[in-house]
Amino acid sequence: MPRMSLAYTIFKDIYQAHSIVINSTLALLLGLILFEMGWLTKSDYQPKGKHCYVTGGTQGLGKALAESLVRQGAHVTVIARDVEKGKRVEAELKSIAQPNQIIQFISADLTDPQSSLDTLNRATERFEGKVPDYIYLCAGFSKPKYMVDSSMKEFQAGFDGTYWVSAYTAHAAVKLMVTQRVLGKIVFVSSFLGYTSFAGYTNYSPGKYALRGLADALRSEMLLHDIKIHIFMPCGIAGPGYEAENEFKPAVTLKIEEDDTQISPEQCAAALETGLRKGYYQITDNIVCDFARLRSNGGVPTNNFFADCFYLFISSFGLPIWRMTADATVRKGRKAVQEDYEARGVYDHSSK
Ligand SMILES: NC(=O)C1=CN([C@@H]2O[C@H](COP(=O)(O)OP(=O)(O)OC[C@H]3O[C@@H](n4cnc5c(N)ncnc54)[C@H](OP(=O)(O)O)[C@@H]3O)[C@@H](O)[C@H]2O)C=CC1
Ligand SMILES: CCCCCCCCCCCCCCCC(=O)[C@@H](N)CO
Repeated sequence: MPRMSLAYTIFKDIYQAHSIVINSTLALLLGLILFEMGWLTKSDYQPKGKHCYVTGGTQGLGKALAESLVRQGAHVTVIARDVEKGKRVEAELKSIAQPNQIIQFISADLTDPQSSLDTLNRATERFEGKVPDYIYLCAGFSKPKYMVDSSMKEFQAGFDGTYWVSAYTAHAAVKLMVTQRVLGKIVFVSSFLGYTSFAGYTNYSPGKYALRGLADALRSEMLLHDIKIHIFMPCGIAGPGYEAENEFKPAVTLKIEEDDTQISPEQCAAALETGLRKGYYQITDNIVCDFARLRSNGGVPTNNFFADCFYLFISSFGLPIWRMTADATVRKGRKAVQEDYEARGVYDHSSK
């Protein structure tokens, strides 16, 4: 008997004896693959006709997102401090909206708890008091600086501008959503620097990490009410915010970031909405952020089980290697920083 047909006979015997087990395993595997590819799950992300509340919606990521939401037929409320810029953006958004869409700008400093609460309540006025369906917390602050060069006030402003700027609004929104029984969504915006960090970000990363802690706890808690929590962890966004922070950015910080390719606010907003459509909890906008996500995520829901297992394997080598190079970059920066501190009289020579 030729070899092939011997193998075939053996396989046939095994298959016939265990067909139920083999068939159901194959069916399960196929189902799992289809599920992972999103073919069996219907997306519940649908901005059309929804009231979307976008903090930091007057520039960068927030503005690009607000534009996309208006184009999809959503009612959009945009929050930021600068009134002039806000009015300008409101007019721009109205110009691309249909007459039936409500577009409004509210000026507020969201690092203040009362102001965060009042602003959310004000936004509901044209919606018969109903809380916005989707809350996007894009407002943020970044002014990279070495800790030694920061005043206590600046240090605190960093945390306020990254954590409280979103946390107060989340608190107010969750209370309204639960009491009004609105099955809404809250989307936090952290950063690659909310997974890992390096020199220059002592006033930024703590707040961005804290947002992840808040989102992790809240995601779990909101399962009670069918309210969906998401967190976006983008890499560099080439907008006005990034340009402004680069003016102050320490040379070492800039050098480490050379490995990152910034994307436009529009591309970044598109990546966020793609993640929301897929129902991902932690949304990233490139593979480097995925590597960081898988090394730091505390077992929260994964995005694509098979791909995630593979990326975790790769990043188990990749991320520690990157960290060694980043540390080497910092060490190389020692001399210049120490000379600068000497020149600026930072060192207290009297203390020997
Ligand atoms: N740019 C980047 O490379 C990256 C940014 N991120 C994060 O993504 C988000 C968007 O970034 P980006 O597009 O650069 O944003 P920008 O810095 O360009 O814009 C920030 C927006 O938030 C508003 N804002 C800031 N502080 C407050 C406040 N206290 N109260 C109310 N509104 C406020 C600003 O308006 P106004 O000043 O008028 O208040 C502006 O509309 C931020 O959370 C940022 O930390 C994450 C990764 C990379
Ligand atoms: C195998 C692993 C390779 C890893 C390569 C990593 C490259 C460094 C990426 C640094 C990106 C920082 C982006 C966030 C910026 C940000 O949040 C601030 N600009 C905020 O304003």
